[in-house]
Amino acid sequence: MSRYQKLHGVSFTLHRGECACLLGESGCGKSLTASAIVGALPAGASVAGGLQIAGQSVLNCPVGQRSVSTRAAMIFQDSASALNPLVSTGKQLQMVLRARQSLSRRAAQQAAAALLEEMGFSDSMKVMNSYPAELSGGQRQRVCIALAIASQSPLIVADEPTSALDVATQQTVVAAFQRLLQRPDAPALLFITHDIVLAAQLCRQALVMEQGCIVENSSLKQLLTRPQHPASQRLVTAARHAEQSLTRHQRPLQGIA
Ligand SMILES: Nc1ncnc2c1ncn2[C@@H]1O[C@H](COP(=O)(O)OP(=O)(O)OP(=O)(O)O)[C@@H](O)[C@H]1O
Repeated sequence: MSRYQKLHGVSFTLHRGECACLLGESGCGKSLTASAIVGALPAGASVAGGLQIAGQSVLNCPVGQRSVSTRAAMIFQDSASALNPLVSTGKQLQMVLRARQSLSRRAAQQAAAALLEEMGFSDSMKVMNSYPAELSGGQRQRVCIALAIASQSPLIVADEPTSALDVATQQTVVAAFQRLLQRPDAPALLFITHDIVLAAQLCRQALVMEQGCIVENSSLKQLLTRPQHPASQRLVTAARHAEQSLTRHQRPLQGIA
């Protein structure tokens, strides 16, 4: 990474059970923010200021050196490379569950199946016996959410987790995130996306970035109705245009009875 400052003025608080979306144009610094939070910054990069997870300072602490209670789980756009291709999804889930809780093999298997059912799989045993390549992108992403729950991390950072999926499949993944947020032990969720419509289904809080800086931190409702910053206004206007185009096509096309 160059020695120039890529992020500045990035400040927000997120509590367990809450979801904030991080929006902004391409290259504004969303993924870099995610990397700083989870402790996976590019070599040579560092963060100044304060970064607390579960009340403990983890500033510039790489993920491997963090205590389990301050580790943030990351969910990526590319679910295929996030999972071990050589291990069945059931085994991957059981390994994480047993690393966090002292569970017998049988109890871990039951807990893994229960988590998969919670994520919307009707045939959890079939999914447990499958390898990642045997699942669709949407199914893999729901397995990743189950893994994040199993890790008991207080914070999940999801970086464009739905952008590689078709619109219908996106909804199954959003439903899985909704169920995650309803859990009594729900973590905080930072949802990075370009899609305000999806964000509106999940998040109450909206953070808008521009050129490495959070320029608006408001409720999503306020963002949609009264965006304050020009960057926010551009995002909302673009989303409204897309919405209007869709509505226009609901009418019969001219000249066609
Ligand atoms: N490893 C790196 N080394 C140097 N610069 C980097 C590195 N990673 C990101 N950057 C730079 O930091 C800035 C923010 O990039 P980032 O990937 O965080 O943007 P983004 O908002 O996530 O974009 P997108 O929505 O397209 O994914 C960009 O100028 C990018 O070139």
